[in-house]
Amino acid sequence: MPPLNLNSSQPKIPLNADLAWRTTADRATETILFFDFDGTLAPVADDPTKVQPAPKVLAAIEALARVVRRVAIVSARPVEFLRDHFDGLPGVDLYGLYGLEHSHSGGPTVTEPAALPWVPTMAQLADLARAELPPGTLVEYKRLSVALHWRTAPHLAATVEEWGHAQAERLGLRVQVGRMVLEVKPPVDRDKGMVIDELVQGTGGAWYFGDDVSDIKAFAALRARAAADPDFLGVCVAVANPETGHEVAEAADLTIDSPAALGDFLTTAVHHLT
Ligand SMILES: O=P(O)(O)OC[C@H]1O[C@H](O[C@H]2O[C@H](CO)[C@@H](O)[C@H](O)[C@H]2O)[C@H](O)[C@@H](O)[C@@H]1O
Repeated sequence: MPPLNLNSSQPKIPLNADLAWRTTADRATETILFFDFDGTLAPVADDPTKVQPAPKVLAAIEALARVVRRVAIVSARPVEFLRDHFDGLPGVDLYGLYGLEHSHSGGPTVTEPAALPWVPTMAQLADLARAELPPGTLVEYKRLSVALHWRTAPHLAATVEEWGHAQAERLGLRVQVGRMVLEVKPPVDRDKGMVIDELVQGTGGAWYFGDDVSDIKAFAALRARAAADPDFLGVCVAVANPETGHEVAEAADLTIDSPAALGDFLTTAVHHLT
């Protein structure tokens, strides 16, 4: 089991992941487990429509959801995409599009009302991106966001980023950088940190697993909760990757090598908690 640094700013105090799971076991019904999706639960692929959770991940999440207070997937993907993988798993809530959408326990998708007027703008932006950006750019339309990918054409990074920033400025939208992607989204105050901040109120602990820069805000929300309540156990776990891995690991207590290794890590957690 790798060493773990809990609830500490730099320099970190090395603790142990086994100890953190044992502590979690004592307060399992007060604990929420949060997971980012791409690059965390699912290995990265060139085609965003072709990704699948890593082996062991779904079985472990299903088992963990039976013993903890909640499991929540907190992703930049739409809820409808997440349903394809997590529907039917009781006790799993889905937060999509950085929290602009959510669904509790398989219930209907609820969209942040302030974002809805931006649907036509985002659809037009996706059409424009397909027309204007060079071949090799992958345009992913997500109803309330447009992701502009260059994973299969890395030489286009600067062109795509410049175009995305210019369109965001022209239309009064916001941008979110990610792993070989620039996302353009509505000017609505909602991010992963805000989702976590709301959900951890009144809980005894939470773990957050993430790989991308947007997940650092979620880590910060756990740190803030822990700072406000010394009894709260907050554990921030990074999943390594060549693009954002260093920055995310710097903000985390513990780094896991890959989504596949996370499957093993969570399987071990099941043994601690059941
Ligand atoms: O919040 P997340 O669940 O981590 O979503 C972040 C982005 O994930 C997807 O893009 C990333 O994964 C793709 C599939 O492996 C990969 O091709 C791409 O390079 C990555 O950036 C998703 O397609 C995006 O919409 C999300 O913003």
